[in-house]
Amino acid sequence: MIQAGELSGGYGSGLIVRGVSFSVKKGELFGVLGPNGSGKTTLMNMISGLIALESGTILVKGKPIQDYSPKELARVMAVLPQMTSSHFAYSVKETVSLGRYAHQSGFFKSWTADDEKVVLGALQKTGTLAFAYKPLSALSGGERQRVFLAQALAQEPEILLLDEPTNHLDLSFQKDLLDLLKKMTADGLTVISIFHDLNLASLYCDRLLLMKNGSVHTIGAAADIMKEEHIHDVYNTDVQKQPHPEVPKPQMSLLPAASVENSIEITEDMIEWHSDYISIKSPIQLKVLSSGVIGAGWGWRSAFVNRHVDKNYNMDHFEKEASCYFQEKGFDLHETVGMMTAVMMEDAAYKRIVQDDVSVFAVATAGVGNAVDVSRQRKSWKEKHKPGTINIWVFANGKLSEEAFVQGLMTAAEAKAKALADAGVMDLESGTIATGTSTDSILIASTQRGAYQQFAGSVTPLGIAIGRAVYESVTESLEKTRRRKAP
Ligand SMILES: Nc1ncnc2c1ncn2[C@@H]1O[C@H](COP(=O)(O)OP(=O)(O)OP(=O)(O)O)[C@@H](O)[C@H]1O
Repeated sequence: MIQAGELSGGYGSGLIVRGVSFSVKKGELFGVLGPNGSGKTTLMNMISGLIALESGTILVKGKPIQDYSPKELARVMAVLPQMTSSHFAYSVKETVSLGRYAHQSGFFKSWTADDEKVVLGALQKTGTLAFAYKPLSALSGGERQRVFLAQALAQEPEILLLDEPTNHLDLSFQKDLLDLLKKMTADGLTVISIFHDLNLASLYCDRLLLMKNGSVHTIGAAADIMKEEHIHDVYNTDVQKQPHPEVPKPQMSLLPAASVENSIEITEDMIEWHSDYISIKSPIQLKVLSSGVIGAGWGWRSAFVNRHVDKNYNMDHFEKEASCYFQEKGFDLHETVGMMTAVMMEDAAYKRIVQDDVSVFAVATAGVGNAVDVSRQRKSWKEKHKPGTINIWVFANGKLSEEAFVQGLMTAAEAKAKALADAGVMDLESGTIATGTSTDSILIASTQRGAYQQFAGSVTPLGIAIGRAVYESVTESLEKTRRRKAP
């Protein structure tokens, strides 16, 4: 639909855009990104024919842009207008109607039924129909932005050029506008749009052009552009990449300048003992990966609760019941990881291990009534089990990579399995040594302060500390339960 070859140009004698080449296919949503002053608007002005090219070519539907008359080009390409004081005199509908100019012919231009239909459709699509007869001066910035989009749509273009279309729009209208553009590109509209918001661009655009100093830095799909090194190189800012929680599009988080922070350790002094639960309240929020009944997955949490429940606890609506319980005890569910066990709280055991530049504090409750050898085939997971659960908390004082979190889970699981093997815990169904129970839960929580720990495999300092702290706390909890139950 558009092919740009070696575009160079600018204002007066200075070159702003240098040697930019790209092509945009029909129906693509193509995003242009880059820091302030990198030449995005200048490039768009060249594509729309507003600025003459110093050198290079722009083909619009295969024809050089300079071979189009202004009216011909306006029937193919629309540009989102910028607000000027002259707009204040018009009503919303009049403003949108200006978009029909390129479709009217003859000396005495007449307003047709088709013009009316297209204008009303554009007002409808952009949610501006409700204030069609209001003067533009009486609208908010976001409402005006939508009116200008309606004007561009009334032009019925094949190509739409947008300069930061979500500017001034609130969260819900940003989404509505981009959803609308996405739908229109699916119907064949081609959109080239400047974005400042990397995450929105990544979510919605088919391909992105990242500009630096008037030139192309990278062109490609979001996954090719949204790399920490590219963004750092172009914006000179540290960012961290994460997956979007629901769609496979990368997202970037800004990293605020680090402040000097004292290192903090979670220790046994912080455990609060109650007959029906134990808890730890951290003075800072910890980065956590957990499988708790409450607070599962990744999060920043400051409260950790392990609750004793009766061995006949009805598991049908356990999430709701557990939420009520933790709230009644004064825990904020957004800040809390909650686990449950039939083990008596007095059987909880803990161990602190310091290894090189990292320390780990593990807390475990180990009930093994439904111990399972994970390598054996089971008749049915629904079969009746005696209650039992091994709940493991691992607190690390260090700055852990996500890799270290995941390896830490693995190392902790190995340590748990070894503790069960050494204690001779059996899977009663298979008659073999058990590796865990069917309802075990775990969390790794890190202060994200102190020494950086990239790995937590079994021979790294963090892995050694996790392995030993988990092994010893599980072993001791098993022993405590065994002693208490011994006749
Ligand atoms: N009308 C103009 N006359 C002269 N120089 C200009 C003009 N408009 C922009 N420039 C210069 O061209 C360079 C690129 O500006 P441009 O507006 O294309 O950048 P941009 O990437 O769109 O920036 P922003 O993100 O801030 O909107 C800047 O250094 C700017 O000062």
